[in-house]
Amino acid sequence: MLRRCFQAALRFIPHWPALYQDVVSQQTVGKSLEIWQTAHWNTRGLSKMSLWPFSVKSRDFSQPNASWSAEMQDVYNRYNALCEAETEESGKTGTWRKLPSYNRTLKYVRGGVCLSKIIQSKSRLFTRNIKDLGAAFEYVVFLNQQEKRCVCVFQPGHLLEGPPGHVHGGAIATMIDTVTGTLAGYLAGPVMTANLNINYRSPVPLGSVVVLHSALDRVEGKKIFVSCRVTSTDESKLHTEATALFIAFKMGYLFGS
Ligand SMILES: CCCCCCCCCCCCCC(=O)SCCNC(=O)CCNC(=O)[C@H](O)C(C)(C)COP(=O)(O)OP(=O)(O)OC[C@H]1O[C@@H](n2cnc3c(N)ncnc32)[C@H](O)[C@@H]1OP(=O)(O)O
Repeated sequence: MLRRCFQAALRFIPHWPALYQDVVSQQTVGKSLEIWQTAHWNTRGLSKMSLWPFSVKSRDFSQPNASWSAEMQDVYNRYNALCEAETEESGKTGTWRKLPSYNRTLKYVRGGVCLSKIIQSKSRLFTRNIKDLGAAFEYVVFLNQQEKRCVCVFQPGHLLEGPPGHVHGGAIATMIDTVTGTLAGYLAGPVMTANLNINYRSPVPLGSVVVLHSALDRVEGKKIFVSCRVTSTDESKLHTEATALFIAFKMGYLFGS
């Protein structure tokens, strides 16, 4: 009886996003911290908290959806084909990888300095917390770990308006932070943005598709320097240029241990 209960409980243990598998394996996580990745989404993409404390279903937000324009789908297909071609040829994961993207990050269920239950249950990753498909940050990131770079295909939706008909500079900065931070995170484990310098060269039309090209510049101890260019999909137009500094940290830094 006890064994059956235990086996049933095991089935509910959540799978962690690949990033956090990487991160957790690289970090010494304090004994007092238990980390659960919990993404409580039903199949229609509506947020729905479960009473069960473990994860039920994780929705990968970087899958194509009905809001994607033909251009978004085309660029996605181009990079996705790189991942698949390499996987097929070598029979193992290639240099290009499509990164999954969930709407929650970490949940500390006990020990250390706990977030309040309300914050724990309601917190969502900024770029993935708008329910309407295509309304805001529609994006997918591809990583080339060998070349230490990644690209992000981004289709900004109507909620991101700044100047009439164009994307808000803060929304562009958010995406640059996300993409450069993701690259730094995959290369170095948990990181915080210490500095972000942005030059806006030409406005990004709402609903268009742009590509963020991010590359590692250098690493100096805990400091990870990354640059980023935002261009049109054919790279003929430069919209934005940025450099970012990330500092690697241990998880305890955020939770007081
Ligand atoms: C984890 C991956 C997440 C992925 C999730 C899914 C995707 C989402 C991705 C989203 C990603 C979004 C991510 C976000 O949004 S992160 C949220 C926004 N960022 C913050 O809130 C960070 C707030 N700041 C801090 O917490 C600290 O200041 C940090 C941790 C950054 C540094 O700590 P600390 O201040 O104690 O530093 P240190 O003493 O260890 O110094 C170390 C070295 O660094 C140099 N230095 C420090 N600051 C600066 C500076 N401003 N310019 C130039 N240099 C600087 C310093 O001189 C020293 O150099 P050296 O003397 O060794 O040469």
